[in-house]
Amino acid sequence: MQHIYRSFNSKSIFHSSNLLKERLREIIPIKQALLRDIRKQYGQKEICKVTVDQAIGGMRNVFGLFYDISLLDSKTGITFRDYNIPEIQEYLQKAKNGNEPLPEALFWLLLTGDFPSDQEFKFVQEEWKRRGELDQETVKFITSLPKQLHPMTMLSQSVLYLQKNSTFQQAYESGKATKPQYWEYYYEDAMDLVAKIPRVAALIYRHKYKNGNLISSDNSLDWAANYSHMMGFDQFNAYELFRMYLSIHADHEGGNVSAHATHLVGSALADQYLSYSAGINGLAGPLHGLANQEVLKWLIEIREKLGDKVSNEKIQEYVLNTIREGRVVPGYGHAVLRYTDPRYIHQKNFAERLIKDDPLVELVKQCYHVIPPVLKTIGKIQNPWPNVDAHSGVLLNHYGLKEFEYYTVVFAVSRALGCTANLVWARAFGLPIERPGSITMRWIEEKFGENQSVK
Ligand SMILES: CC(=O)SCCNC(=O)CCNC(=O)[C@H](O)C(C)(C)COP(=O)(O)OP(=O)(O)OC[C@H]1O[C@@H](n2cnc3c(N)ncnc32)[C@H](O)[C@@H]1OP(=O)(O)O
Ligand SMILES: O=C([O-])CC(=O)C(=O)O
Repeated sequence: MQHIYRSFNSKSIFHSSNLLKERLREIIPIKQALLRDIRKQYGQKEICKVTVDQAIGGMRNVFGLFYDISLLDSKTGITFRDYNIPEIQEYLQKAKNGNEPLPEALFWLLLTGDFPSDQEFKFVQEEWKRRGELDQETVKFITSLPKQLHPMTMLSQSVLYLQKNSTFQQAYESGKATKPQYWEYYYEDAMDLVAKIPRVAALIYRHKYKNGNLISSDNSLDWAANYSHMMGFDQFNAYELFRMYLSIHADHEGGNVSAHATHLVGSALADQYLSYSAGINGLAGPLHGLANQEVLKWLIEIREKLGDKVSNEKIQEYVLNTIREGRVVPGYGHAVLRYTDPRYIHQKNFAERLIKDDPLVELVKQCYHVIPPVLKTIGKIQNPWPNVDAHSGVLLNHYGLKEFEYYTVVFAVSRALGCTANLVWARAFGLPIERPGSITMRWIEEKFGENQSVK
């Protein structure tokens, strides 16, 4: 049975102009039937019990979401359609002389469960180039945004502005869209949104930090390298960083705040733009994606306060002080993971391979040895190990992206891949509006107290 989940490798050669949509047309009825079977066979099985503590405590370990494109294991980390990060690095297409997976290939994998052939990979790449340009009104909208806004606020607003292009919204409003076709509109919107998002993000960067000195796209480059180019970073290794970063941050199963927010909003049949914008807003929280800007800020603060050759003891003291001040140590801990995040390890390997003598990279390495033992002494912290955000900022900083307020935008560009791919499947599966129940203190007391009146 395993092969059904991992791969649909019986490829036919399509001469259609839309290889990916054709592939989905092939797979969707098979997966729909599989889901029907699963519901028939296992629909009444219990997954887990929910305690009062879990309902109040952010639903940790409550398995109440169905999300088919990626899965998180607390020990081994993320798998995209059952493939872990070393596997996607090995099997997905890479740039010439490059080592990192290309996001175009990852998107195909997320949507179909297959590794793309070179022809399929090329199809996605060409489609994104074809769909990637922004119209003049959109450019004007973005370059007129007040510069004092946080770049994540600018990104969310820009995505909402792009909603004018939603094929789903237009078809639904005009009464043309029928339920079996919903996924096709979501697919079209996903392809448009993902194609355009690096241009939107690069415009925000150049508008906010570079006096509106915009750089046009270079369509000879792949999607990630072109984003790096439009930001103004044109070294090959900066391209490799963007390829790697945009692949490994793409998805983290369904329960994280950005994926869940997108999925939830989409369940009301809000289109891809409205839904992903909600995901961006969640990602902008400091306990989620904003932690990558917070990490760099915190590391720079350490160097400013303690100098550049800081001892392990001083770092330990700094960590304890951060906690005493009621702050979190950014980049450490996780709601699900209980070991070092494999995305951290992947970035660490990248740095060891390509970066020499960068004091901030060295400090991250030193923190990896020093911080977990200190966090273990706090007692209440479930996971003392670093997460993805502990490493990403110093890499972006190394290749010239110094404006750490912007870092979460790069994360959001990557997360567009997972959030939009999932919504295509949510519509293909015909998933209903999400509406869990909620309870009050009085409800709990009445149900479990001596006078049990709630049944
Ligand atoms: C891409 C990502 O989103 S990865 C996560 C990025 N976020 C960060 O790096 C911020 C720092 N880390 C944290 O705040 C947390 O570890 C989270 C939000 C990631 C996970 O939160 P939880 O699942 O609630 O963690 P956990 O169950 O271990 O929390 C127990 C207690 O330890 C605290 N704690 C957890 N991690 C840390 C940390 N890094 N520094 C200080 N305190 C921490 C929590 O705040 C909580 O305290 P409280 O009981 O007084 O409220
Ligand atoms: O899984 C989570 O809760 C947070 C996270 O690491 C991510 O979304 O990438």
